[in-house]
Amino acid sequence: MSAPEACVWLRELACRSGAGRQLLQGLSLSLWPGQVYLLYGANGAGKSSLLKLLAGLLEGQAGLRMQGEGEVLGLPLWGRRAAQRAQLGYMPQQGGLYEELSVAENLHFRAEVLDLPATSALQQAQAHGLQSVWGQRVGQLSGGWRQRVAFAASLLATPRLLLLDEPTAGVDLEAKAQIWARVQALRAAGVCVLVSSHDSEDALQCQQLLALAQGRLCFQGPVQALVAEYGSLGTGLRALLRAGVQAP
Ligand SMILES: Nc1ncnc2c1ncn2[C@@H]1O[C@H](COP(=O)(O)OP(=O)(O)OP(=O)(O)O)[C@@H](O)[C@H]1O
Repeated sequence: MSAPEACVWLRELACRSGAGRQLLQGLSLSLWPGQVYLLYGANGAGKSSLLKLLAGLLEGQAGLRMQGEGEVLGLPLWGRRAAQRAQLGYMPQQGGLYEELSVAENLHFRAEVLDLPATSALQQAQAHGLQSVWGQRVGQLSGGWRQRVAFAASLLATPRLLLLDEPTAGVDLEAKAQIWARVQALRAAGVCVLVSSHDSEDALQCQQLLALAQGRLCFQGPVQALVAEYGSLGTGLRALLRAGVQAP
């Protein structure tokens, strides 16, 4: 049996804005199948930027300069976006939905872009309990329902790599439990999941932790290692935030 390959590897990755601000710096990491990684860090630490980079969306943004190398699902980091649409699920922080379109139209449009049969949109909506908002305009939905729709949309194509930017922010406890149940089922099926969150309850759902401070990795390892080092998860997570504030 051959050894499993990393879903993602990055070496000395850096991203700088035209004004000289380092969004990401010196990032070297590997992400493996069948693992859920919490991406943690203070506001502005670079979490969304890293998720966008892995989704192939930072490249080509005006004014940003990239350095370093890596692979995502076996393809070189740069120039791979269209080739990976069906294998890579991405839920942006703002949901990435068209506000003026209905839930049905959003999911149908996404299915079309992914070359999926038209029936997959309704199936996905049913699997995520979205029937009651199916015909509603996304712009009229509550924040939590938007999150639910965006989460369902990120899973339309059964990805091998799932990138979730604060998927549980603003959702009620029931929806949060459903999101985590779905993520755990995907993990058991071998999907690699990278999920950003500020919530220590979410951290308990993850095996691995990647913490960013001012664009740099300041902790990389099992969540349980942080617990062991600081005595409790909450204390450990707060210590990581303080490390971020003190970083040069
Ligand atoms: N396209 C861009 N050009 C210049 N600076 C940017 C760009 N995108 C993000 N930034 C800056 O990069 C830094 C990191 O932002 P990012 O959104 O990645 O942080 P975050 O960790 O996701 O924060 P939060 O927890 O508040 O969502 C911020 O200071 C932000 O203003």
